Amino acid sequence: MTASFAAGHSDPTVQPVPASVVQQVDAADATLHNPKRAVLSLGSNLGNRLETLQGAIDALEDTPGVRVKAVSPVYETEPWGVAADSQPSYFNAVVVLKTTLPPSSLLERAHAVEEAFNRVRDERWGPRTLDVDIVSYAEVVSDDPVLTLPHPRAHERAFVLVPWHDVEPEAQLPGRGPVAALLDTVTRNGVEARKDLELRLPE
Ligand SMILES: Nc1ncnc2c1ncn2[C@@H]1O[C@H](COP(=O)(O)OP(=O)(O)OP(=O)(O)O)[C@@H](O)[C@H]1O
Ligand SMILES: Nc1nc2c(c(=O)[nH]1)N=C(CO)CN2
Repeated sequence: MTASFAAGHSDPTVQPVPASVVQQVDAADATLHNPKRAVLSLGSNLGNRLETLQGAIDALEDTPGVRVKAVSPVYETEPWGVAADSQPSYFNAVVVLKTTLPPSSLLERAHAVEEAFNRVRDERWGPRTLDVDIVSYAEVVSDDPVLTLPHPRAHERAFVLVPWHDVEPEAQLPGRGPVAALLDTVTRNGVEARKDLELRLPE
């Protein structure tokens, strides 16, 4: 877009577009032409876990500006961060997206998808029908508590690293290094492949 309001423009109802607005519109256009790669972690330990994960993948694909490029195998995992046997086991998976949404809009959409599956937020790391975390967004590194990138605990979670490595063996976690190397620093105990189950890449 270019500002084309030369002096002497014949239509007095047309106002010049401020340069700052032109810049914002140009930036939005550039994003649209330059989709970013984002990695999301999906988890569920209440209700029909597989159906919920598939529903979340389909809802993400239905989002304007989001394309699901890869879906990992399903893992059944012991709840991380809470007392043993205090919660049902999780199903976890990782999806790789291409998106023209900025990180803040992707987080909003992730929350909307969680809510669509009746996610209730009461206790930290409490059981949930659906958890959608943004593991990484392009190379962005940010310590903003509203959206920390990469996810501040992704590097220590086998339930994220194992499925991510399955779909992107060469993946790097920005600021932390190769996922393959991070996998050597965590235990895979309690992270079991459910080879009998499958999540579909949306058509
Ligand atoms: N990378 C991120 N992905 C998702 N949420 C994030 C991220 N960084 C910060 N947040 C913030 O964390 C808040 C709490 O998120 P949520 O309830 O999903 O946490 P949790 O899943 O219980 O725990 P954890 O953050 O350890 O996965 C969200 O409201 C969100 O603003
Ligand atoms: N196994 C497992 N444990 C968790 C998970 C999860 O998705 N899987 N999510 C949590 C909060 O994000 C806390 N603990």
